[in-house]
Amino acid sequence: MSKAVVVVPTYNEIENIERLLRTVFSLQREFHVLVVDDNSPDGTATVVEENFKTYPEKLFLLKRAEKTGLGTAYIAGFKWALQHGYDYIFEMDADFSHNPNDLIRLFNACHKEGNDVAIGSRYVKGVNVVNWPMSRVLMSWLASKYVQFVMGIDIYDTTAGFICYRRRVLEKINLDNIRFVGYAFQIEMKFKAYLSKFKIKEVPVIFTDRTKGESKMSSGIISEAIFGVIAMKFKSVFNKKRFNKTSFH
Ligand SMILES: Nc1nc2c(ncn2[C@@H]2O[C@H](COP(=O)(O)OP(=O)(O)O[C@H]3O[C@H](CO)[C@@H](O)[C@H](O)[C@@H]3O)[C@@H](O)[C@H]2O)c(=O)[nH]1
Repeated sequence: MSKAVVVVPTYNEIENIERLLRTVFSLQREFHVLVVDDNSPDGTATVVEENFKTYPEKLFLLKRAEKTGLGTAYIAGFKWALQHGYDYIFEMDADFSHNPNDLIRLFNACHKEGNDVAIGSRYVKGVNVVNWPMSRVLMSWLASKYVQFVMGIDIYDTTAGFICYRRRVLEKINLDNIRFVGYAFQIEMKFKAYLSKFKIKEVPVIFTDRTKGESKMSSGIISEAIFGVIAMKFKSVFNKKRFNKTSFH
């Protein structure tokens, strides 16, 4: 049976993590979980460790010394997953904004339907966000439109953080070259998968804002995304021109 692991980055998720583990491990299909914790002051990592005995050989923890952003946590998790031979590698938030039951739909979109990347998409059919303030819904939706427009890519939810990757996608993308850490990380991963011509499918999901704990979103993360998108587009156009020139002469 192919091996699948859900990478869950955590920073101060003590109120969510135990219930999340229980939910994922009660699904019909077996998923392993790798929690990547950045030394959460609330003791999230300790709770994970206390659960090792309950979920032997399917619960893992990467402890990092400090909070260096969601993107870097995912990169560390992806490298771990590749080293440990996983065929399918997921991104999922710890706070239930992503419904763990949808893991199976994302998995099927890759495993059964043959896609390389399945994105749990809030915007593929209207706007499927519950409990976010209108300002955040608008910001997120506009951000997706902005990215589609600037990058010229055919993906509705470019900042989505609920994803299934086939192993070969993460092998192909040079993980050491990912430069963004916040929402721009999500955009950069999708852009690189898109440029590499992987088969990408958006699976409609409902994103429900967390009821416990706090979002780590900041103005720095937003401006990284706004300017990062332009930088990524510029770099890709420049690289394409350089490539065309060298292949001509
Ligand atoms: N290890 C680690 N985890 C982090 C860090 N920052 C955030 N996390 C974890 O990453 C997950 C998402 O963080 P939130 O702060 O709850 O994200 P959000 O603002 O709700 O953003 C969500 O939606 C965005 C698009 O609208 C997505 O781009 C983003 O990835 C996420 O899914 C949570 O499990 C949180 O604990 C960090 O620096 N380090």
